[in-house]
Amino acid sequence: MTQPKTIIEKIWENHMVHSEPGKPDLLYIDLQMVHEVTSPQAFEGLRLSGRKVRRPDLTFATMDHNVPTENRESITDAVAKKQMETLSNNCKEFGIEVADLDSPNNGIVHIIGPELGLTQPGKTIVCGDSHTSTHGAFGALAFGIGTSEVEHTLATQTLWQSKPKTMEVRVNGRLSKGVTAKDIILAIIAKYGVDFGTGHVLEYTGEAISGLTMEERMTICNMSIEAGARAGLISPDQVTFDYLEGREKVPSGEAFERKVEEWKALATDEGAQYDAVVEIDSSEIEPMVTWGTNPSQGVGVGGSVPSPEEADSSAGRKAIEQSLEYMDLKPGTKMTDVSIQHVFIGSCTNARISDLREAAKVAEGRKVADGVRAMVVPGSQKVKLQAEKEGLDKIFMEAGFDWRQSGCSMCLSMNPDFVPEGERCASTSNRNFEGRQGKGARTHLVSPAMAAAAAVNGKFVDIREMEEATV
Ligand SMILES: CC(C)[C@@](O)(CC(=O)O)C(=O)O
Ligand code: SF4
Repeated sequence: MTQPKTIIEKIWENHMVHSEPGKPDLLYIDLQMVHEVTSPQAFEGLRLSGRKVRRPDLTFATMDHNVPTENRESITDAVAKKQMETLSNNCKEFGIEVADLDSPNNGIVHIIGPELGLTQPGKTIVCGDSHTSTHGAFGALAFGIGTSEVEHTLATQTLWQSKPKTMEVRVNGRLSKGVTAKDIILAIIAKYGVDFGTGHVLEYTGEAISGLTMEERMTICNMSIEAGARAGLISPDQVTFDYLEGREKVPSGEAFERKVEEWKALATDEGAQYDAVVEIDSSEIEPMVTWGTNPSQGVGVGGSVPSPEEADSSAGRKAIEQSLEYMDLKPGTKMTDVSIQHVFIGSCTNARISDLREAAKVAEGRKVADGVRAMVVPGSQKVKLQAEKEGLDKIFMEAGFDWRQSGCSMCLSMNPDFVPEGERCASTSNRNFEGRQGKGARTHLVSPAMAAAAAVNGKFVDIREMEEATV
């Protein structure tokens, strides 16, 4: 009887090209996703060493960080224009498929991989982007890499990696009304901190996780990096296979059935041991709002801004003081007394069709509050099209939201969408670092429902009291 194994061990072993005691292993990489920000130097490195891309068919590119979310036809920003032209030229020169601005497949890299079915269980997937962990929702081992590793993977389709430890993150029980996948991951990081996953690949398990849709699982895996983890994944199941069936890059018919049998064998074995285990009970999770400048500085919407005195170390006290100063918040302020001037519904964390439906349910028949600028940015052109088919764009526009083209947008200020200095934004993205959404911008990370509720109230509200809140 072979030793029971976790999915992480199974994928690692299936991809081991070379291994020597005391050295990193050489892993085979099944898919590299590429975007315009972290790829120019890698392609330049290939050119200088006279190398080709070893497997262009296992490489897929998109443009997302710099793209404007309106008037895409005329890009005014010279840097953005250059980044995108460079990616187009590199993809042409090296024979790589690219979803450029004219492509119906264009969108944020971690939205289109799953959407196209490029992301599949058991694959090793890399991208020059720390939110590559998103793809782990499908039971893939997906992680962010640096520019030199992007180049190494392009040239050899392999990567040297030191074997990570494994950690089970068990989410017990069932979610209560108004609590979403975004609240689960924000609550886990608030409870265990931004570095509890360091050196580990996380596997999310438990009744609450297996009850989630694929989009909700992607929201959770997306933020594994904000817990310090190398990657985060969920064992594939029927929900996974149903999502993938019929997608453009997924085999069909008998080949699909054979794949499903392969994928079923990947799930973590009964009795497999992890190096570490943490857990959270769903009943302790509330709709979350961050008050600080890292994703762990969050609290239930029924709570208040903490005092530095609540920290159990001087470093902790200092961290809270610094965050409160940047965020201009006073200890003891109720989260429902915090008003906002901007709302951003978007990013690779929460801009899939289910996220937009969740937000539209709250926005329908209501109006964006005076003094609030609210924006909805679909994660891909396909999501935008689907939302328009369902009339979600009309709901948002009638409520006074801006309805935009897809892109990373206000998640980070690398394009025309940013938050002015000193102003607050309820944001469905994954990072609330100082200056992330613009110089002096104050970011509060929330779920799409909470963001829409903040837009129509001009401040955070306890969405559990809204009849639209779903269980
Ligand atoms: C900065 C940008 C390229 C990035 O996508 C990079 C990353 O996630 O590694 C981000 O969201 O911080
Ligand atoms: S949406 Fe934000 S977090 Fe995601 S890849 Fe783009 S910039 Fe990075």
